[in-house]
Amino acid sequence: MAQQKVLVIDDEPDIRELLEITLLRMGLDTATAGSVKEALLTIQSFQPDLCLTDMKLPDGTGLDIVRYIQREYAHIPVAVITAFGSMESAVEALKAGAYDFVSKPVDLSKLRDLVQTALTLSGHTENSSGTTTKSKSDNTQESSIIGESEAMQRLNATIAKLARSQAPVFIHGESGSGKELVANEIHKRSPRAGGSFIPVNCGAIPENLMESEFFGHKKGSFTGAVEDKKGLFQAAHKGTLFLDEVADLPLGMQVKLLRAIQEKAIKPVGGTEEVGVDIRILSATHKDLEKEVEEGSFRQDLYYRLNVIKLDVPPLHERGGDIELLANFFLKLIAERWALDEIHLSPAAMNALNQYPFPGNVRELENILERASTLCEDNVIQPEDLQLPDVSPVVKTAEAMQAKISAHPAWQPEADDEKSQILEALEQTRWNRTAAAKQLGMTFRQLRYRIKKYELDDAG
Ligand SMILES: Nc1ncnc2c1ncn2[C@@H]1O[C@H](COP(=O)(O)OP(=O)(O)OP(=O)(O)O)[C@@H](O)[C@H]1O
Repeated sequence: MAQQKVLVIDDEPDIRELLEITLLRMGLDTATAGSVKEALLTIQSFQPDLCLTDMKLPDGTGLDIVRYIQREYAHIPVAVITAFGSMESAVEALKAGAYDFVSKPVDLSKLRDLVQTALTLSGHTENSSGTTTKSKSDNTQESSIIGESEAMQRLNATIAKLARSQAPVFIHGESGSGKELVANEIHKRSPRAGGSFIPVNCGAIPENLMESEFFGHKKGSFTGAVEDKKGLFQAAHKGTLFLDEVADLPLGMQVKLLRAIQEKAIKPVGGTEEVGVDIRILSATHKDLEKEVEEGSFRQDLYYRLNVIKLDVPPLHERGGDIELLANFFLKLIAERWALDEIHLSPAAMNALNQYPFPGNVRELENILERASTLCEDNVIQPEDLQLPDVSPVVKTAEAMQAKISAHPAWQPEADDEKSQILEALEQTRWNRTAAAKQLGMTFRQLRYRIKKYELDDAG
């Protein structure tokens, strides 16, 4: 396999030399340029696999290079080197399509991480022994996101593009619309696919444990810290950290998170040393984060940092024919899960689903079908098996609709029923609460609350 090529663009000869030496030691071929003009010519002749550019150049900026590459050579990742503390220009470069950034003074180990990850975009990296390894990411793989509507085709195309960048993505969409699935898909298609995807429900971690959960702790740093423990940031090293329900982060934690993101380093509770972490951050909430910023419950600087690229996941009722595709997909899954014969929807039931607005989105569709599968006869679901709440056109907002649906008897089992359903789900999943919550169609937090409420803790 040919040596991979990196073009270094900087007008300071010392920095050019330092970067060149670092890259040569990694077994890479390099070329350098000292201006925008020289860079554009060298890109054509050298055909690099990666560009590293300073932001300030004598005849323009690094952004000119990013934009040129986006236009002419979109397959080449370009990373920018920004002045110390200049987050604005880093964010601007990411928005323009830069792959990632490093700030000055350049931390060489962070730079090596960046280069390694970026080069996997070209499908292979050269390791220290000179052999090549195939990238674990695969941008041509089938998407696990079901949907052929225009809105979903657009979403899938955007995901493929975003997977190639390191930019933080803020995913916005109604509850149950598939935000976590989208985040996971970005990870799976990215050069980080070989690392872990770590989803975190920010609303479910008790405030006093949050710092230790995120950053880990040292033995003896507080009562109960009987040994060193790594946090979620370290678990996501070389992978992706997905901050779900990010609006639920307390303000104190927001400051610490911002710092960790900017420094690409964390300090475990009770520790003295900073530990570098190489992670990509994706975040999501169904809340209006801009409103939270206006109201002062979410820090503007963190919002700005997380929301470099915003991705909207459309609500299910805007996805045309996808309801049928999804329904058939879930019915197959349900039959497999419960070892049942194939289950079908009668035309009238399909019609009823197509008319229904799905305020709880895809998760609600899955729940409705699970329930209907237990109620139906001869493996054919009829409209009455769906038990669709009567949602009048007057109830327009998702929240009002959700309130109405929550009041529907099918969504409000008697306490005893609920308790036994929960117990059953817990037993079926061998007390895996995450899986049980999923099966029950509730959040982990809701399940934990109910386990407490019904004093089921001791039953497992
Ligand atoms: N397009 C889709 N194709 C297949 N499955 C989907 C799709 N969208 C959502 N799902 C499934 O629906 C369920 C809910 O999706 P997910 O948890 O990603 O939603 P969410 O928007 O993150 O929800 P919340 O706001 O409650 O965190 C999951 O089981 C997910 O796998």
